[in-house]
Amino acid sequence: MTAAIIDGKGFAATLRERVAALVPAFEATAGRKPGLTVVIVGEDPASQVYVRSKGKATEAAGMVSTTHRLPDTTTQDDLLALVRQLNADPAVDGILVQLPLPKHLDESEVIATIDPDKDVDGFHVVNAGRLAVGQEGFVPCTPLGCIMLLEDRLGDLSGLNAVVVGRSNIVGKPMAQLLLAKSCTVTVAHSRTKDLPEVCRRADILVAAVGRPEMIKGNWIKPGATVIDVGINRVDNGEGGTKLVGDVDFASAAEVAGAITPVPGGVGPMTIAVLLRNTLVSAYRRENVALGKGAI
Ligand SMILES: Nc1nc(=O)c2c([nH]1)NC[C@@H]1CN(c3ccc(C(=O)N[C@@H](CCC(=O)O)C(=O)O)cc3)C=[N+]21
Ligand SMILES: [Mg+2]
Repeated sequence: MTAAIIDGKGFAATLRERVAALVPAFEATAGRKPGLTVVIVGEDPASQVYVRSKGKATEAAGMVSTTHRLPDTTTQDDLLALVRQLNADPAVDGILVQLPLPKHLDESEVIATIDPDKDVDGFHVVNAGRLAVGQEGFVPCTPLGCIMLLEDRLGDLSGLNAVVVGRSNIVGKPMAQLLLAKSCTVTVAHSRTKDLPEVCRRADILVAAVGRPEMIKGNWIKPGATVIDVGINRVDNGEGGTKLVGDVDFASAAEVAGAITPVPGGVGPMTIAVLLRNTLVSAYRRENVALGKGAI
């Protein structure tokens, strides 16, 4: 078998267009555009690139993008004061504090200070709790993007065996909650799981979010399974440069899987598109503008 390639990049472009198409109706009612504010602390080059592409995508969707670039010397109190100021600013619908923060700053306290109703990353414990009990809130962008790709590919997910490899608060745990909400039978595997290949071979849906380059091999995959690779690992390309690879060994997996997301061009672009989607949804909710169920 040769797997179908799931075109996350193309799907994300369509989602961004659908978001953009819903901006004018909001603007006509609310008298302003939806606004996303990103806070970045320090000079990490990869984070800088990512924040710039987020800003461009936000503007391309017709929304207001604001970026606060703070120096490495920023104190916890300075950062919390900025978050509180953004919480109080009615023009700000979404607040994203780029992670990881420099080591001297306390990430969990910063996230806890964000207004949960502006937490478009879905990282606040209130949003994690809402997801766990099935209340409306914000779902982390990467797992929500994965669900969109899965439903586009498979339709109804109910009754399928889903295995999530990785248990991070940002991807693995919310991914498991979302799959459960779609009535999958969910297994969360991790670094201590006994016989991980055997557990993976039970999966109709295999989500790899471990952060280990090319760890999951083709012979760990059930023939015909749908494989979602959340990993983004920069590794040596053997020619003095670097390349991006996922957590799945793409070449061997593509011989067995029914469908698979590539890296790059799979899950990564969905993360940004869902961030715009969450910001739009936040704006509609905060201004009490009606957004039909399933509109986005
Ligand atoms: N508060 C916060 N929220 C985040 O959502 C967040 C964060 N902090 N910190 C960093 C990570 C990383 N992240 C990515 C999003 C898109 C791509 C992406 O679009 N990747 C492309 C290509 C990337 C490339 O070529 O370098 C792809 O996979 O095809 C990658 C990484 C969001 N993050
Ligand atoms: Mg783990």
